[in-house]
Amino acid sequence: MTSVRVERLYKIFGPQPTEAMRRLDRGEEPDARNTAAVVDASFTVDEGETFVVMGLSGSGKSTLIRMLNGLLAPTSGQVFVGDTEITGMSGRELRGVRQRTMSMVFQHFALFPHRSVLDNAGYGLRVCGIGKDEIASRAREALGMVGLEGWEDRYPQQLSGGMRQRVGLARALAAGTDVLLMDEAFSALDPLIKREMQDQLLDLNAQLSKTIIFITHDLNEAMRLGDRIAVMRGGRIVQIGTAGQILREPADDYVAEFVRDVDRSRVLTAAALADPAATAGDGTEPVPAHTPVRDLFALFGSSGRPIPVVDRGRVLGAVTPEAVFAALSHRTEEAADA
Ligand SMILES: Nc1ncnc2c1ncn2[C@@H]1O[C@H](COP(=O)(O)OP(=O)(O)OP(=O)(O)O)[C@@H](O)[C@H]1O
Repeated sequence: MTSVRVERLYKIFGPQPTEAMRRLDRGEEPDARNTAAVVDASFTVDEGETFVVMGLSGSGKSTLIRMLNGLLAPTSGQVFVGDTEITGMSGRELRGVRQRTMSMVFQHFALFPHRSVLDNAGYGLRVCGIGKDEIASRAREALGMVGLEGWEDRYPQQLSGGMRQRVGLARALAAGTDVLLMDEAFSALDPLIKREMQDQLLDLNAQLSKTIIFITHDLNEAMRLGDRIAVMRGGRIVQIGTAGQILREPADDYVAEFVRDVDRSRVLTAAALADPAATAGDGTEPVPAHTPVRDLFALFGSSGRPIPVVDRGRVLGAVTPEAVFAALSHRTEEAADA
């Protein structure tokens, strides 16, 4: 398993990046010819964690993710994949890291129209010196994981948008890399399909435990998927936290405004409210970590017994009706204060 660590990462586009960085360090804005796309980003994504980078258009998300796999060189700062620093690596070395360790899933699928679904899913393996049969078998297995068994011989134009994105995901899974970078991967999909894909990603990752860095401008998506979320604004990361932390303690007015209209019962998960010290009622069925809080209401029933929460076979704790009530009433109190 592989973690990803970023230290004091900057990317300035323009003719005078060094001068622009000096200005930023002095607390000034760069002059108009230079764009500070990413400013002083530092974080660690743990092994097996889903880390979502969320922000409005132009906040620097794509620039950040492209520096993580070396598609863009930072102006300053370091990126570590596992124990290996990738900043400063040659193009050849970087391609090696991408083949072995990091796969990317794009918004617009990036499928080859004249290749079959099977060929598309196995495409990333062609450059790895693996035999044809093994490529086909790994691609088949990955297509099975995303629910596309039986579609191997079709072509991309015969598939719906959601299915195409499943092929994109299967390609990344077939590559067998520990890290998945997903850039607005579900943003082009209809809301219902998008939700299905989110569910599938959550289910898959409960089994596979990949390290996922997921870019989105959709706060609801960020909160559903992310173990932690980094909120970006104007190139800077203004807050990193769990969905619960960001909802309860937004770092500033900008984040507070952003989260104001979120439907907490949908985005808060059982894991976010699980108390390790709470004991579950005897015989109460556990729920998976990513169960939305609103699905717990019916499960409490009339007994109101705490519900245990499990993640990959491990009990995280239990959710009490009081914890749910407190989390959901927060917004109501705010509304009453306003
Ligand atoms: N190659 C480039 N040259 C100059 N400026 C760039 C370049 N790429 C990005 N920028 C600028 O950097 C800033 C951050 O862009 P970026 O694409 O990373 O944001 P984003 O949050 O991913 O936005 P979106 O969701 O619209 O893709 C923007 O002001 C953008 O105009």
